[in-house]
Amino acid sequence: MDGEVVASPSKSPLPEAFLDFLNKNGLDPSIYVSAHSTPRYIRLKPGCQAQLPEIEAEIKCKLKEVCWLPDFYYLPPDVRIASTKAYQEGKIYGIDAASAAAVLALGISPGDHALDLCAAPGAKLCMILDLLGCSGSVTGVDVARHRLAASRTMLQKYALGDRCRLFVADGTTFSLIPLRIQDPELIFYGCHSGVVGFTKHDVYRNVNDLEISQFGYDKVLVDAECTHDGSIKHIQKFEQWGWTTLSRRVLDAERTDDVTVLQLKLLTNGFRLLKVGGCLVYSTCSLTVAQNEDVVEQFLSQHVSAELVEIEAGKSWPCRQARIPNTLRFDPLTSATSGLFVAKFTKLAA
Ligand SMILES: C[S@@+](CC[C@H](N)C(=O)[O-])C[C@H]1O[C@@H](n2cnc3c(N)ncnc32)[C@H](O)[C@@H]1O
Repeated sequence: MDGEVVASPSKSPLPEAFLDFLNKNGLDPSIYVSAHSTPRYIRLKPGCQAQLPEIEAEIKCKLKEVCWLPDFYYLPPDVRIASTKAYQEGKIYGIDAASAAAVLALGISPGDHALDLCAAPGAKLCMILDLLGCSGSVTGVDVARHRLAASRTMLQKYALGDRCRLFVADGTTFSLIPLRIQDPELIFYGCHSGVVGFTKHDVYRNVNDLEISQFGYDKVLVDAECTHDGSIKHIQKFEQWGWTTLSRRVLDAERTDDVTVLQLKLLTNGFRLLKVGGCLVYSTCSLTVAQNEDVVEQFLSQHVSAELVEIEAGKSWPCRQARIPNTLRFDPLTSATSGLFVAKFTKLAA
């Protein structure tokens, strides 16, 4: 199915297999029309505003503020930041505006203890830490060691590691207790992460549901593994790799079925680790109903203590409501961002 390419309004035609995938999932290919002109975004580290003129001089363009996202600026698609002093010194980082919205939906407050269950490579993890400032803690978990190692590098570069610990572990079973098969591997901790001075036994101590309801995480982000079909960056990679790998990596039906099972498990375990009254955000960069609304509905049917809540800040975001009230969808056409689904839950007392 890879061979035949059908003309589409985007700069590079989408292959028939991808159009088929969109069609089967009820997705309109026109949302990708503006993919090539979708701006990139950068976030300026808090306290670095004074450096803005210097950054603009270096990249030779004026940065326009994103009115709905504090500290964010549009970056024209052809501007490269990797060689700038500000980037190398960790004063700016690239993160899509929709990803930032998923982090803002968490409503991070000073002192929060946050869990990022699919943390790597770590753009959202960095933003959570930036918002948290000098209180609380963040625990980042990812099953892919090499990807989590990249997160560690980012934390060090942006000087955000003090309140963070990173575990290579399966997010569907992670619970800060020794796993039966394999311990989660702690690969990084900052000096205020809550780990210094503790023994391994303390760090991996078993916790029961009653304890979790009181002392579990205040905020949990489950930015789940998905087919990435909404991610402009990901889809554009196939233009270089060749569309032939797309079927295997994105469109394979068996893989999609497995991924929805994984997503439900990640959401379920993330929610288990949330304290009563805490908030969990579930997001994916897929736009299929199967990986979003269906997962949310299945999860809600199994958890009476889970309530889907409105994302207050979302009222001013350029996105649209998804099929379920209170859930949001970003896409290139509507939002001038990459594609993202976002749902927010709270945990009610049992
Ligand atoms: C969409 S990416 C996360 C992106 C990340 N939140 C960010 O902002 O950079 C999904 C991640 O889930 C991880 N993953 C897949 N299966 C997992 C599992 N069972 N437990 C934990 N992480 C998993 C992948 O390795 C991948 O890094």
